[in-house]
Amino acid sequence: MLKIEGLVKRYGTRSVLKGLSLQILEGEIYGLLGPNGAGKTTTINILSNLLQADAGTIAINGYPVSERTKPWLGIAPQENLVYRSLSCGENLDFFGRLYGLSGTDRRRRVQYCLDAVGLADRRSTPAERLSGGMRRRLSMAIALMHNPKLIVLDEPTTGLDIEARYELWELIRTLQRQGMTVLLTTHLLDEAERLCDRIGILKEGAILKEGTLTELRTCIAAKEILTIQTADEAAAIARAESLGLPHRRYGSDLAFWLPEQWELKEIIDRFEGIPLDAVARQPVRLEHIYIELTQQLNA
Ligand SMILES: Nc1ncnc2c1ncn2[C@@H]1O[C@H](COP(=O)(O)OP(=O)(O)OP(=O)(O)O)[C@@H](O)[C@H]1O
Repeated sequence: MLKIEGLVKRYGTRSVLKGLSLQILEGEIYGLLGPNGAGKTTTINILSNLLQADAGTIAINGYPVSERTKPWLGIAPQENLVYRSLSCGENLDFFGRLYGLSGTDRRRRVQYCLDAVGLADRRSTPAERLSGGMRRRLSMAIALMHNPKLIVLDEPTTGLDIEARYELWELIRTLQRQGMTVLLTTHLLDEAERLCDRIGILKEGAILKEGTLTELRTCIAAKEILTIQTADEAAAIARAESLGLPHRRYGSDLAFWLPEQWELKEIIDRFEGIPLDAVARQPVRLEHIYIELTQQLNA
């Protein structure tokens, strides 16, 4: 559906994208992850023709980004593109005109898009009176107005509370069920983990790693992560080293990589003599993979 190859972008002498390549398959939700300044928005701006790349190619359905591919792409940018004083219906109608939809098509699409994002009862409400979550949904409705095949969502849930976030995730899944391909950027690792079929981790302008969560898990030689609270961390680390368990810090948590699933009793036996206040096992999460990959590069 979307193929980006060798994308390079410089601002002055500074290279922001350094040969970015990725591929998004039809019908999937693809999450582009990366720290602040990694180049996510720059990539989206090139995709939407707002910026010119210095090198590389982007193709949608095999065609280079151009007027021909414009109808296939809908973009909900980070800064909502809504006109605050216009109602939801008027905003959609306005963007429908920009896309050259006829009066009949516009009326049909306005109703369809309001229904799709759950804003049918807000048709006449000015955008400035919507909650943050509703405004994001209106922004998505705008991106859907011309019935694209691929929708790009730049940080769709940033700044939203958890309820609004759940609603948006459900909306994105519904769009996928209806056949939409989705590219989203996010800083939220749990969002990517729950929502995305495949994930690309961007760092300093290139993809470090790409794949399903299961594929990405193979980057870490651990079956589970063991977190331990103890008054004697040095002793726990020394014991883990003697057992061949790598240790990591996730925030202030002390954690060890388990090569296989250990029962609680096995853990307690192996750490015998060390005062354990709390022990928790958890599956390898995107957070662990992301930290490992991005820190390896810093090393
Ligand atoms: N117009 C510009 N002129 C110069 N530098 C820019 C311009 N736009 C972006 N940059 C720089 O390019 C880098 C990549 O920016 P970009 O917005 O693409 O990153 P991002 O991954 O989307 O970050 P964030 O997660 O914070 O949105 C940043 O260091 C940014 O400061």
